Amino acid sequence: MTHPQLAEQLADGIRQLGLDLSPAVQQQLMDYLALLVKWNKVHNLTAVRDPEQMVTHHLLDALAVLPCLTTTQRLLDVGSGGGIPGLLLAISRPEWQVHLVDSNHKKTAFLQQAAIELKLANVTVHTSRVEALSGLAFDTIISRAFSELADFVKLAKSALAAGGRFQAMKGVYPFEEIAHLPAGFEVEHVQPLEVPGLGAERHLVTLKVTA
Ligand SMILES: C[S@@+](CC[C@H](N)C(=O)[O-])C[C@H]1O[C@@H](n2cnc3c(N)ncnc32)[C@H](O)[C@@H]1O
Repeated sequence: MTHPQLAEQLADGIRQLGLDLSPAVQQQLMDYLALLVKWNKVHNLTAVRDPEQMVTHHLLDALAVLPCLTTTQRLLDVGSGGGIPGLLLAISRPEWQVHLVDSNHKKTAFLQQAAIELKLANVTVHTSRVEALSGLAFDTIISRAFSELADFVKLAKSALAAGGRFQAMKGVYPFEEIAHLPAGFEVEHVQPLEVPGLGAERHLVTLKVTA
């Protein structure tokens, strides 16, 4: 696919998701895609190599959660890897403060460079294990492909502001993971998501702390 075809694929997907993203934001999303393709050749940020698949599996997959996010201010993406979903959410919502944490230096070098090249003033990158972050509080903590729900909430709990929510991006409805949640956490909602062109199940699990 050529660059204009990829841009059209992205724009189509954004329309199907019912999102209103300006041409400038859509251009930034395409610039992110170009950076991901370039860095992936050297740093193995994602097993997805085909740019057309990156649009569905990474860009649209991340954008699909936008209408369901509980945050209005401060969001943390745990195990952000190549910036999914955090960088894409930061591009789409410049008014939010988005923090990305990953323990892998190569991944955070990419995230830092992408934030600079895309001129994202609302992004902060942490090279750290999430459980070692201190002195920070977020109203939403999100993750994709990070861990089982139980580990996600246990490891990230200290970074959640009072009244905040965890949101975990999952494939099929995660019955077993929900059954294994530790005491003190509760599922508030499980939202099925339709990602244009993906042809696979997606769910966004929202959890809260009860004790
Ligand atoms: C499978 S990747 C997922 C990346 C991205 N969220 C995605 O969906 O493409 C998981 C990431 O979590 C990071 N990670 C693993 N344990 C971590 C921890 N305790 N704290 C922060 N990051 C961690 C890894 O370095 C890796 O980049």
